[in-house]
Amino acid sequence: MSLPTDFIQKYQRLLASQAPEFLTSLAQAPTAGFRLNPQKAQLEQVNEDLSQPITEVSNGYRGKIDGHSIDHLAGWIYSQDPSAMNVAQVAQPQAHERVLDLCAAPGGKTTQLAALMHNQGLLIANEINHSRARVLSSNVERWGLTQTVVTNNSPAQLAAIFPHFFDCIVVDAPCSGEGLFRKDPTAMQYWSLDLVQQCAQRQQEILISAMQMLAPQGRIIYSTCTFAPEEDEQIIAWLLDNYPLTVQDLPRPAGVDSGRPEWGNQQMELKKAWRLFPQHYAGEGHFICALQCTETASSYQSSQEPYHRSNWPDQQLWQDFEQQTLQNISWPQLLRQQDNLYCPALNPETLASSKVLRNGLKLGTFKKKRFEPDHALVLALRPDQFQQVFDLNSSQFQHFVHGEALILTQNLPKGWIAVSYQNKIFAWGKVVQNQLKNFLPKGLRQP
Ligand SMILES: C[S@@+](CC[C@H](N)C(=O)[O-])C[C@H]1O[C@@H](n2cnc3c(N)ncnc32)[C@H](O)[C@@H]1O
Repeated sequence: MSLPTDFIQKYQRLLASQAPEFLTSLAQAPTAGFRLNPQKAQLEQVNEDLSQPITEVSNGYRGKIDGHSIDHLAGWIYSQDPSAMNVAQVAQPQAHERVLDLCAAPGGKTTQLAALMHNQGLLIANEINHSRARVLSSNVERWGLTQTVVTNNSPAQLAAIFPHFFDCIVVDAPCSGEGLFRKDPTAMQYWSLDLVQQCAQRQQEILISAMQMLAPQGRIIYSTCTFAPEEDEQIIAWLLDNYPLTVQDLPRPAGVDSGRPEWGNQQMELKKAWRLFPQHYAGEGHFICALQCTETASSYQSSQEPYHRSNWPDQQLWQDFEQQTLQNISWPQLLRQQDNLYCPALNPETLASSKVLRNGLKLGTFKKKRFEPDHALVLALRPDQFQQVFDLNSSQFQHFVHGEALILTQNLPKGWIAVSYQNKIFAWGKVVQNQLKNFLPKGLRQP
C-alpha cells in the first residue's frame, strides 16, 4: 500500500529538504520493542534477547516477543513500540500519586505507569470503548497490578466523578495514526486531511475533561502517534492559550527532535515538546508534551474514608483458604461485593456512578460453600507469598496450557496451589487425590 498523495504533499511542504528522508523511512520495516515487568522479571530468567536495551526507558528493550510464551502468559513482558515507551517515562509518576491514564487500552502506558509507581499509589486506567476496556483489564491482570482501577467511561463522565483529583493525567489521545502506517498499512486507508481535523476536535474535547480532573500543580502528559501539527503543536498551543499551564522542559534522549513552534502558533514553549520521527529515533513515531498546572489552590476534598467491613458472610471460607494457601501478606482492605472478594484500590462508593471493570485486586469468588481464588490473585503475588508453588516440566506445561489436568506422581498437599513453569507463576491448580486440576482461564488456554 502506498502513502496517500495528500499526506506526501503535506509533509513535503512542512519538512521541505527533510521530507525525502522522512517519507523513505515510512517505507522501511517497523521496529519492535518490549518491556520487562520489574515486579516479576529476573533478568537472568527471561527467555528474551536482552542485547538491545533502550537506555532512556526503564526495563525497555528492542526486539520482538512471542505472545504465546511463558514469559508473556506469566506477565513478565509487554510488547510495545519503543517510541511509545517514552510517554510514561516522561510522566514519571510517583509511588504516592493519583494517576489517570485517560485513553488507556490496550494498556501499554498503564502497565508502564504502574511499574514506575512500584504498583503503589492509585492508577485509574480508563477506556471509552467496552471491548477495548476488556483487553485493557486483562493486561492489567496479566501484569499483576493491585492498585489499578479499570473503568469504561467517557472522559466527561469521569470528570463528573473526579474534579481536580489527579496529580498526573496521561492523555494518549486517539489520533489520525500516521505513526501506525508501517505496522498497520490499513491505517493509510482511513487517513485523510479531514480525519486529521476531526481528530484534533476530539482531542480538544478529551482535554477539556482532562483539565477538569487535574489537581492544582498537577501534570498532564499529552501524546499522539501521529505527526500532524494540527493534533500535536496546535493542540498544545490551544491548551497554553486556554489553561494555566506551562510546558515542562525535559532533556531529550538522543534521536528525539524538539517540537516545532512554526507548526503551532510560534510560541517558543512548543520547542519543549518531543517529536519522535522514525528517521531519527528507532520507533514508529510519537509526539509527547508534558505540561504542568500553575494553579495552586483546590477546593476539592477527597473522600477516602476507611471502608473496611469487619464481618461479612463466608469470612471463614476465605480465612481457611488464606491459611492453607498463602503467607506473608497483610491486606489493607477486604471487601465482599455480591459473591466476590476484593482488595480494592479505591472506595467503591467513589466509583458508584462509573462503569468499573476492575477495582484493585479481585481475590476470588464464593461458590456454594467454597472459595475459589481468582486468576488475578495468582498473578499478583510473589512466589514467597504462596505456601507452595508447583513447577511444571516442559511436557507437563504443554498439556497444562492446553487446559488438561495432570496426573501427579509425587505427593502434594490437597487444595489450591500456584502453578509455574521455569519458575514463572502463571495459573492456579487444585490438587485432588493424585490429580492437578487446571484453573488456567479458558480464554488463556492455547490450542
Ligand atoms: C492511542 S490509543 C491508546 C493506547 C494506550 N494508551 C496504550 O498505550 O496502550 C487511544 C484510545 O482512545 C480511545 N478513544 C477513542 N475515542 C475516545 C474519546 N472520545 N475519548 C476518550 N478515549 C477515546 C480509543 O478507543 C483508544 O483505545
